[in-house]
Amino acid sequence: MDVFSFPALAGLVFATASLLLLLRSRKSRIPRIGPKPGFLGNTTKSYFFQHSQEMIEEGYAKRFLYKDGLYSLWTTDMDRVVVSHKFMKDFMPLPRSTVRLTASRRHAGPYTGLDIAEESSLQFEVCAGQLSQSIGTLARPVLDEISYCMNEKLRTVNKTGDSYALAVFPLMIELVTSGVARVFVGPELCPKVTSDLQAHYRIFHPLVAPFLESYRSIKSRFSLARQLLTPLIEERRLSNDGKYQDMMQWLIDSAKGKDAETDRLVRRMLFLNMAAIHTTAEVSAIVLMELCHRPECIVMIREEIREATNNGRDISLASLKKLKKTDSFIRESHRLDPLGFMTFNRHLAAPVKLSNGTLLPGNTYISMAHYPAQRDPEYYPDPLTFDALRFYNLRQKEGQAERHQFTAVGPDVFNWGVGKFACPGRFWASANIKLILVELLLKYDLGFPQGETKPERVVAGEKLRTSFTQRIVFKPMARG
Ligand code: HEM
Repeated sequence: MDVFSFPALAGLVFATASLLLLLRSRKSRIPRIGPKPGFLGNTTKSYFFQHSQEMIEEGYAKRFLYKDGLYSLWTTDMDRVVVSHKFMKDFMPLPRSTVRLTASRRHAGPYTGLDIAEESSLQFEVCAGQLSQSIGTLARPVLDEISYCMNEKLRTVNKTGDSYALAVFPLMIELVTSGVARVFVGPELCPKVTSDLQAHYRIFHPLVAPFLESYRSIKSRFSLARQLLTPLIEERRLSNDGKYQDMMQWLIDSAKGKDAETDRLVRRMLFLNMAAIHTTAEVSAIVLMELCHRPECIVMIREEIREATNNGRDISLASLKKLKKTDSFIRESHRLDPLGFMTFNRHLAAPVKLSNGTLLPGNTYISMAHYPAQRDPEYYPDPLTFDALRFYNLRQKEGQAERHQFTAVGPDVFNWGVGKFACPGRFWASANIKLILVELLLKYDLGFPQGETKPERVVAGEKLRTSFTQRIVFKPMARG
């Protein structure tokens, strides 16, 4: 009874209020770039959406002034603390339950179903485990799928002279999809729902969503996915005789408790499609455009592929590993042209004390601005020059052969996120991009249509968008 007495209650309220004020004042001591958060939140019409690049570059330039590289930024979907890479080590000992994914917030989770990723780490475990261990087995069948898909595609396109002109990004979506996932839900839909919703303030999302074409479409695709996948899941559960080696089977095998419910498996599969397809397709499209921009590199990489794969006949983990110049080219392209400005987009479920003494309160959203760091001469000599063999040459040094690969993560490499929280699908993504290059470079000459060149990428909030319409000309080569 005592604990509910008035003085005790007043004391408790006072203590809680003081603690909250203390936490707030500590957080508010973090400097800010750009406007303060407004009451309603933010949309794609915001200052940030148009000026993200300059704001992030300003934050990076001031990193020595700003509390060792900490600043607040009001982004399209939330207010965040941008944390310099030197603090990444402070997060490494923390569990995933403290440093959480942000799918519900950043990818409109309740409307896209992507919040499933925050329920458990199943998607992480399956990608880091079974998928990464199966690259050798998957490589040949996936290349065959890519090849089939490309041939079918060309049958539907009019030839101009002896070549075909195709929009590269949609083509990459088709090739990646055909190879990886036997997809049931178009990967383009989740980002579409998110961006349609981001045009409105968050509090209006429940009202706006039912009227969005993209949301109605995703809902009907969800039910289609359920209809298609449910019998498959039931059947696989009954006959678990090891004959299937794919994501669906790995999810079924690894899921425990609630994760094993059919509906959750379907949603997890959709999250994986989203995480895998759009990203890999976009990076592949950027790499292909970079190659068209540098025809001398096409010759060099084609030569390497011919040699390493015995002209496409030996497709294995070992032959893919030999593609060191190709790997270096992909990594250099991704260093200068990443998919966005920030990575390690996480939500802190509990307070985290950084090594400089700053306390980030629980419920803080954080990010790491890797874009400016990857163009910093401190880490990359002559950083703005595209050096196709930058990483290949580094690997030639004594004891460095296994380092500097496209899939590397490390104290100053953040393309894939950070340390133990980094993308678990990166080994597959790297193999997939190389398989696409094997198919295209061994069979076609590539280039931009006459008079066209590599398009500029467009800043869209925290993302850098690639052209959806830029075409590449494919000219079939005589097979040698
Ligand atoms: C070039 C293509 C790709 C890029 C650039 C990329 C990038 C990333 C990044 C930066 C993260 C970390 C996000 C964060 O910490 O906030 C991430 C997470 C993730 N990626 Fe990838 N990714 C790619 C391809 C793939 C593929 C092919 C798969 C699966 C087959 C995949 C599965 C995942 C999953 C499951 C997560 C969430 C990890 C978790 O649960 O913590 N990704 N990806």
